Amino acid sequence: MFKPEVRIQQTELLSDDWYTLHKYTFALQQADGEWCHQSREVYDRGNGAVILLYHPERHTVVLTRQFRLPTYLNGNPTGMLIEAPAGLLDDDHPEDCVRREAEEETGYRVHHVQKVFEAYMSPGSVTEIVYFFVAEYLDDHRMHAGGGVVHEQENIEVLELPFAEALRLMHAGEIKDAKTIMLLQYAQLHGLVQP
Ligand SMILES: Nc1nc2c(ncn2[C@@H]2O[C@H](COP(=O)(O)OP(=O)(O)O[C@H]3O[C@H](CO)[C@@H](O)[C@H](O)[C@@H]3O)[C@@H](O)[C@H]2O)c(=O)[nH]1
Ligand SMILES: [Mg+2]
Repeated sequence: MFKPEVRIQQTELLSDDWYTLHKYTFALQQADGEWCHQSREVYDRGNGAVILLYHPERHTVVLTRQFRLPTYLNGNPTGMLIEAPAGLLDDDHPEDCVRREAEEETGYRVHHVQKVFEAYMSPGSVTEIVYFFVAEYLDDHRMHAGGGVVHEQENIEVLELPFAEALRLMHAGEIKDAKTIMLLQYAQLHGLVQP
């Protein structure tokens, strides 16, 4: 398979207010040996991790609901989005991150977590890789009500739904978050939970 030669020629910082947005100017060698010059803006907010919590006997899943401004600005009238618990790694190992986020956001302390895949979620402009996990949850794994970190104004609602209802919401377009759809489809494909 062709492996292009890349030469980064210039890196310009456009914003570093929260995470970083850079503009890269670079040369890319084509398969015919010719060089083509391009520039691309790249947003780097680190990597993330997400987890689907499923109940092996009750056939339910635990999801979150929270306000997401970018969706409000692009076609989501309430801005509220249903998502599997997730967060940014903040230099943590993906598995440590996903345990922390699951507990902060839903109150469930998970025991065995299984990594299922990893994926670039928006490869044309965002560097982020998201690590995907699944884990069983049981009622006595619940430490508190969840809701996220108060000083970060997370204000997260916790939803425990029958798996069949989560699939229905996905097909109806009411679950519209890519990482969540990927995990629900993984669970269905591998028979983790009965719909
Ligand atoms: N002040 C400020 N806070 C921000 C900004 N951007 C994010 N935050 C805050 O930073 C915290 C990040 O929370 P996490 O739980 O670590 O991340 P997440 O936003 O849930 O990210 C997850 O979902 C994303 C969207 O699907 C994924 O991109 C990401 O990888 C991860 O899975 C949240 O409190 C969020 O409001 C910003 O520009 N300014
Ligand atoms: Mg989060």
